Amino acid sequence: MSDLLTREEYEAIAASLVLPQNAFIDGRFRPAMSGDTFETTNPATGKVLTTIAACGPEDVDLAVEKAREAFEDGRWSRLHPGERKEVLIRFCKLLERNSRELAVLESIDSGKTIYDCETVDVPETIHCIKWHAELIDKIYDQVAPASDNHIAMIVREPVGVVGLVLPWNFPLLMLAWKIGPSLAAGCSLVIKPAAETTLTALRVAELASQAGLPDGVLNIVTGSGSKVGEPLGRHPDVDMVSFTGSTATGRRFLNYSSETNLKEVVLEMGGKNPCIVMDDAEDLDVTAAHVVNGAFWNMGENCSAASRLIVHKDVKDALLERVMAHAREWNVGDPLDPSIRVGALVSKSHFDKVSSYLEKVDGGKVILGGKTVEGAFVEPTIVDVPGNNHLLAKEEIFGPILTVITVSSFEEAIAVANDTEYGLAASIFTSNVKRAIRGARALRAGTVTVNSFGEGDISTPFGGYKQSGFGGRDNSIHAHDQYTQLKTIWLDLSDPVDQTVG
Ligand SMILES: NC(=O)C1=CN([C@@H]2O[C@H](COP(=O)(O)OP(=O)(O)OC[C@H]3O[C@@H](n4cnc5c(N)ncnc54)[C@H](OP(=O)(O)O)[C@@H]3O)[C@@H](O)[C@H]2O)C=CC1
Ligand SMILES: CCCCCC/C=C/C(=O)O
Repeated sequence: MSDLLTREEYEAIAASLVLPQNAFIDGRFRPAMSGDTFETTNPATGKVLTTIAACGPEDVDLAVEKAREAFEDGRWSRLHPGERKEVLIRFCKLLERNSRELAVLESIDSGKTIYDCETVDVPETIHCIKWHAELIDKIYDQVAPASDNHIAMIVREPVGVVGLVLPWNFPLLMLAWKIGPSLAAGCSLVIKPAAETTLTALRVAELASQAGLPDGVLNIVTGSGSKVGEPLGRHPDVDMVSFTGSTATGRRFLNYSSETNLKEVVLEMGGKNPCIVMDDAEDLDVTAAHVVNGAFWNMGENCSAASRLIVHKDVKDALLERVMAHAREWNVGDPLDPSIRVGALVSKSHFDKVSSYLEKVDGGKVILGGKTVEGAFVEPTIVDVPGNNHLLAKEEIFGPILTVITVSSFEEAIAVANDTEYGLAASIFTSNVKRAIRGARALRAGTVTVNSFGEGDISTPFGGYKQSGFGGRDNSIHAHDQYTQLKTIWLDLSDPVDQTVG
């Protein structure tokens, strides 16, 4: 990563950007067939950035048709693995060359801090696509131990035309988590970015095309969930959908599939992730720094945010003192100022949703923050609640609000942690190795971190238990399972004479 610039320099870049406005289908930008558009705003300033094509079912049909053509003629799906890899590596080089522009675009479109865009979102996006590109010519098929007279080959084939439906909280990174493995597998894609955060996906599509990705392989249909997301989910010629977003919308994708062509559906959804701090936690100051990072990073707009702090009564006061000290360092303000750690919430409507929870503290006590700033920002807020049944401990707020629940034993901590419909991530802080392992085993979550809060790595699978998701995992070699299907090919080796005899 190159050095950070000043706020004024970032503002100058933002002012110079040429913003994409149209859907990207079959290798070129196109307006919606209806001619409709919608406005996209910078959530930090409330100013309109540009208008974008508001596509509808007819645009989805065209994108799927072009994706199908590309898939069937093999221009990507049957390209030599080495050539596919070369195109994706070239694509990564172009992303690198344009990384600063992408970081600024991501920040003004989503309210994320430029600091995070420069240090996490953009570099991790490139790293993810490169990682999957490198994998393309390193995955082998298998031969089954079937019989002496046969060879039974188990081969992986790309699923076909896939729909990728994206959330607004990590627009670039979630795009990368899905296009990395699906392009590597040889699929053709129809992507629906979240309406609030469409700009970087369009720019990425343009760069992929410049890198040599054949037309029709990566299509972006811009617009709303009802006019684009639903037709994509219901489309009879889409083979699978990979979705990241809310549990309510994920549930809809299952219905779309069951009511149409039974397309495969992979869901990565919400979380209300517990962070347990036991009375024997090793270093309360380091623990507190992890708690704060887990709760407030990305404004808490993170499905794996550590939003429930479950703390043993004997260390509660000492821990909270340190948590508050660290949280005070997370300053709120202009996302283009590189010293800022907490930017704007993604939209006015999401700001309204998050700030409404500040009015629902009943019975709980706000021990830090609790205020909104300029109708777009929410201060890092900590609320001590009487128990896990409190509304703030139950619902996914998706904002910088941490709830604190007090427990008296390890068993109680695990029970409270698991008392949720979600199961995406969890963490436990203890110096007792047996407790750590017993806890990690007992916590019903797709990722458990011990003595740290971490999002994992491109090399480790990411996904949920319970209502946080199912059907597959993002990241790691397991992500390829989403976008490939297994075929068994039998080859009979027996002599024709033997065959007639037997
Ligand atoms: N797990 C995660 O990472 C995320 C969780 N969330 C949770 O969801 C809450 C609501 O956020 P929201 O933006 O509404 O999330 P959604 O789940 O509604 O949005 C995710 C994606 O699904 C699309 N979509 C929305 N409605 C439909 C539909 N009926 N059919 C097909 N596609 C649809 C959205 O389009 P469009 O944007 O155009 O509406 C977007 O591209 C958040 O407050 C948070 O709690 C939100 C984002 C990410
Ligand atoms: C560098 C890793 C960032 C991981 C963010 C994971 C969030 C996923 C989601 O909210 O869907």
